[in-house]
Amino acid sequence: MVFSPALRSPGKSQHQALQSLHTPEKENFAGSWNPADPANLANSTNPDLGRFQRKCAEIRGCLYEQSLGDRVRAETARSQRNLGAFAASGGGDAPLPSTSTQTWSPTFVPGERSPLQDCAVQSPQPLQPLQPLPTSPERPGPPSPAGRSPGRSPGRSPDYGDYGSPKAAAPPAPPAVLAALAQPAQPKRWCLPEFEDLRRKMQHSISALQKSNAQQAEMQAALSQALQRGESLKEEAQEARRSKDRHHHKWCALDQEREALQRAASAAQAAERGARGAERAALEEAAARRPAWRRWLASFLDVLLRRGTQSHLHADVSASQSFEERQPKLHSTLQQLSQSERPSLEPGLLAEMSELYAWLASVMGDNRLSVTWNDGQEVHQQAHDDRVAQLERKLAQKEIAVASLEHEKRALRSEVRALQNLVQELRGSIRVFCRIRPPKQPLGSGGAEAQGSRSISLRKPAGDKRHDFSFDRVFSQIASQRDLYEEVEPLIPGVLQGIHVCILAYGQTGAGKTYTLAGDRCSGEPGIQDLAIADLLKLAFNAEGARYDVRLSALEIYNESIQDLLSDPDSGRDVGLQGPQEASCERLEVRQSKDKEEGSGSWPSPFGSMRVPGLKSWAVRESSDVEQALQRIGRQRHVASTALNERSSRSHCVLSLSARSAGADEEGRRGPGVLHIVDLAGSERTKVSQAEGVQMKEANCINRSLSALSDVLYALGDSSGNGHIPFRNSKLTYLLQDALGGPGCKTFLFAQVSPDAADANESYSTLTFASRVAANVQKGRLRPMSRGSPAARGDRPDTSPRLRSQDSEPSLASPVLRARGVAPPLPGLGRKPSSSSFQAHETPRRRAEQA
Ligand SMILES: Nc1ncnc2c1ncn2[C@@H]1O[C@H](COP(=O)(O)OP(=O)(O)OP(=O)(O)O)[C@@H](O)[C@H]1O
Repeated sequence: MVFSPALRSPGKSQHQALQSLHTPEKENFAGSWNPADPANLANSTNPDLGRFQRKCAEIRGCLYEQSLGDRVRAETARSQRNLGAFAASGGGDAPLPSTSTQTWSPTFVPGERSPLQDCAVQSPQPLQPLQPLPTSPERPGPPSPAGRSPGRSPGRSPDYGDYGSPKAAAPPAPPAVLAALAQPAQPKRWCLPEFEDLRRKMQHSISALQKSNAQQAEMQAALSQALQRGESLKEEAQEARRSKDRHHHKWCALDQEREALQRAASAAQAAERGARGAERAALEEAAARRPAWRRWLASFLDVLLRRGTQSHLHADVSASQSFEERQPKLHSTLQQLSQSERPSLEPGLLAEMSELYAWLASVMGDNRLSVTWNDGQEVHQQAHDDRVAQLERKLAQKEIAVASLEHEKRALRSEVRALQNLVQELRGSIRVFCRIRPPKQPLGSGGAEAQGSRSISLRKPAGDKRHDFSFDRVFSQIASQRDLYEEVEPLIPGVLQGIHVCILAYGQTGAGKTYTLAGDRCSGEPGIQDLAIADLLKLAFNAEGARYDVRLSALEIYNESIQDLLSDPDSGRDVGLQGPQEASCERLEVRQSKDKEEGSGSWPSPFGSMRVPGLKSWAVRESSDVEQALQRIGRQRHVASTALNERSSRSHCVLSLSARSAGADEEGRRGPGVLHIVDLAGSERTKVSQAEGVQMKEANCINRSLSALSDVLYALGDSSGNGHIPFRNSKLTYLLQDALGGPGCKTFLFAQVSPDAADANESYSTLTFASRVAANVQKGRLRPMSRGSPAARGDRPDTSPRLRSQDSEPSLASPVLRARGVAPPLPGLGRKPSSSSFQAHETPRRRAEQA
């Protein structure tokens, strides 16, 4: 029988190996699991552990048999020694049987017949009987069928020494066992195949056990964490329970307190009800004892008492003052009560008031009733003060509201102005209207006729075809002056903001130009000029905030010479400065403005970049000032009677009203806004007007200058911007070039026509001219700077105050334009005329002609 050296050494190493094998398991299940206990084996839920248990049982059996083998070998050696001694003593020569051929049965138990006994039978001498194995802790006996050795306590395996004891000291770690089991070399030669197989199984079991140990360690760790968590949860639950108990106690206390309060409130209500009931009963009793009106007085006194106790000022009437002194106040109190309290005061009771007073005085005088009165005077004073304070508060609120509304109104007004300017700007720089004057003779076939508000048709006599013209607006013969002014009115406030507005009346002689602009003084019909000036003055001098200086100047261009219409006709002797003139009429020149010529403090020229040295201007503030100026203008203007017009204007009249803010200093001032009102002389055919001599010359000058005006307006309306603008072709266009073509200027052209068929040819030429201007004007934006303009031609840079101010400041509508995505007016759009100037022609004196 051959054993593995490791396992063959019966003592310490195998025992330690066993201990190390079982120690982790023992440690993991300390106190709760005994591997030797079949019940534990059966109850174990770990299949690896079960397998391990079974293997361990097998190993235990093997080790037991190994120990038996050791003992057998010892017995064999002793028998051999006995046989040797026997042979040496001559007992025989028979050879000893080889022990290597013997087989070892693991099921060998004491008491059975052993192979050694068989060997002993073959030997000549009987073998020594086999000694029974001592039972000791180091050398365990064979396992009993129940797995326990006799004499040991249940649950403790006799085969494993300390294995079954959970309190045994920890044996060496499993690697020692593995090292001991892994000694390979020699076993192959003499190890039993079953043992080898057993060893492999044992190694497999050990590794499974290690794996299981690791899993169980993890489970143990998780279990310990779960236990800790459970502990903490348990503590939290206990804390919550304690908190709940505390809240419950608090709630119970509050509930008790609430119940107590409810009881107190109900008791107070009951007491109040009782008191009220007693009071009502007393009143009812008192009322039952008195007549009806006295019943009412009782309730009145009740109310009075209640009110008196609520006031902070009291006076005991019965003690300190006589009741008669209080009668008027009592009366007023009764009146108030009759309006507010129920039952209402009956008229009959009021009539019996004196009787009431007397009764009340007697009651109070007998000290049967003591009433506490408010001090009426102080109460009234206080009420009065309260009322005054309340009214003052209301007044302050109203004033604030009014101020804010006024501020809003100003903002809205400025916005409206900006929008009006925007509308005007979008409508175009030049707006052309047509007005038909009333017929001089009954209308026949032919002539001009309004077709709606924007069209006019003209049919020449003798079956000529109908000509249609369109304008911004057409005013029929029944249109009033106000209707015309409505078109101009929105731009009048813009004059105070610095824009230039030019109103032109164009048409044949006698078509109503002067009537449209100046009105009819005989009939008291105001013209556009009167209405515009009146509005401008109102805005300039009645408006809150800024104050303005307004000046009026007027000139006429008669036969291409400029004359001041506001000069004093009698004292006009300041001739030396102005050059040649006729009598009081000064002959003036048009020059280009220069900075050095415009000294500080001088009034800027109303013509922007152009100026007329010596032209007088009147400061106007009221309509009477204007009236005086207009009368002088009317007296001095060239007028003559022609075949077509009894009072025909023989010159172009330019009336200019300039307005500038008075508050700003010289640096802060911008150029004045100007309103030009230009009454053009009427175009006429000399053949029709039968002009001769001077009138012929006048008519030629008029027609030439009107033709020049037409050329300028056509050129300004040229959309290509390539045309030359012939401002210099006439004094009128040269003087008004800024008003006609300057940036931001607004021009209104009223084309006056006669409805008469006899004037159809003149009307046709007027309408053709006006419609051409209207058609050529670029609507919706400012005119671009044409190449023909002085600025585009690269003439001397314009330094006029107006153009400078407009270059440096955006136009009035610019913010609004920007807000609406419209490009603001281009800066530097002003015309820059050359430095040349016209010399006014010498003309015969008008006054002599008038005379
Ligand atoms: N719309 C009108 N309503 C009433 N009367 C008018 C109207 N238009 C013109 N008249 C009258 O016609 C006459 C001629 O008018 P007005 O002098 O204004 O013409 P004009 O165009 O200025 O002529 P000229 O160019 O010769 O000065 C005047 O008596 C005037 O009262």
